Amino acid sequence: MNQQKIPATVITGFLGAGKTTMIRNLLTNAGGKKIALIINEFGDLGVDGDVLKGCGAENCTEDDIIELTNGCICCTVADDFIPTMTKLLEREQRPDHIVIETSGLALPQPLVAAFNWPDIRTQVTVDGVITVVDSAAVAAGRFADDHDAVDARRAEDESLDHESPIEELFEDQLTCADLIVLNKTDLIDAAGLIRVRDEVASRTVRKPVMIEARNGEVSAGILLGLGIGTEDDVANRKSHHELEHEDGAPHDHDEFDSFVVELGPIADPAGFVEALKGIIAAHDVLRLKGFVDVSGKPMRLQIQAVGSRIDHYFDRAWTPSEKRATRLVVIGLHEMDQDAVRAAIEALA
Ligand SMILES: Nc1nc2c(ncn2[C@@H]2O[C@H](COP(=O)(O)OP(=O)(O)OP(=O)(O)O)[C@@H](O)[C@H]2O)c(=O)[nH]1
Repeated sequence: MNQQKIPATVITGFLGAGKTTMIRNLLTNAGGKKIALIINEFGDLGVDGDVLKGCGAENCTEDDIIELTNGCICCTVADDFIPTMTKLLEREQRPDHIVIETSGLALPQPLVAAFNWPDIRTQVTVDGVITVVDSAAVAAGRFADDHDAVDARRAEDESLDHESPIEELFEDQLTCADLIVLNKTDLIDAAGLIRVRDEVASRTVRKPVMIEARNGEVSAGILLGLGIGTEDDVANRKSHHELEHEDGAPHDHDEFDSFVVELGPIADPAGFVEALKGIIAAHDVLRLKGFVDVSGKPMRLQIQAVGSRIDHYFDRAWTPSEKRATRLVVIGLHEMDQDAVRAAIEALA
């Protein structure tokens, strides 16, 4: 019976870990398997969907890429995810495999639990949960270095029972993993990698397998062949929130915020990127990504910033039917000064 179910792989991992990059690579080496992709982002700008639709894989056409844009997938399971899955399963030509990319701030647990809903359970099984880790960010202490800030917040608000929200989310995503991909190993040395392995292992009780990757290059045979049936084991992977609120109180993402900045054309892209770097560092922006309209250039500039690292490249020509615009999504902790970040970016146009 299980063999007739369509396998679904959940790909999770903190903001900018390399989920979309890994999926892009996966689509090019999936060996003719017809894949349906469900993509969820935290911000209101569908960058990942745009990037993945642009890769033109025959086994996963634009119709097979479904974007869930009404908030984090873990919060919209009933309203968004289940109806999407139901529609997908009603299609005449059903996919061989479903791949779901969660937002970088999603808790995978409620999503996996949704595979136990009666309509879904009979037709689909979770092949496995893959958690992508930004090894360079772990090595830099991104998920462990703000204990002082947390202690200070606790001192102000005695009701706070949380670790830092970033650290907690990082652990929740690891807790749910069947496979951990230590990505971005090109950015650290061998000794750093050993420390990253130790740190990641120390944050998981179940000790799933860890593999290393650069640019998310992992063979489809590994990513799509775990065969776990994770929905049967969700009780062993409880998130911090579930452990703290056994009454089933809903979780939220109030600790994080995102907003979109729209600008006119940019004349000096190199100067723009340098200035963004300064703004990101000054305001501790967690993630910034989007597209830039560079004056006089037929190509679109893609910007991808993860903490202080920023990549930019011309990814494709603007099409005649689309409006050229500079649009960036910014994600940070709730306390980030949104007005100041917006004003600083707007001043660059
Ligand atoms: N140096 C390096 N950069 C990488 C690697 N993998 C991904 N990147 C870069 O990291 C940035 C973020 O990658 P994405 O694949 O968009 O990350 P993501 O996890 O999908 O991001 P969100 O969906 O926003 O959470 C991009 O600029 C990628 O090119 C890697 O192994 N090494």
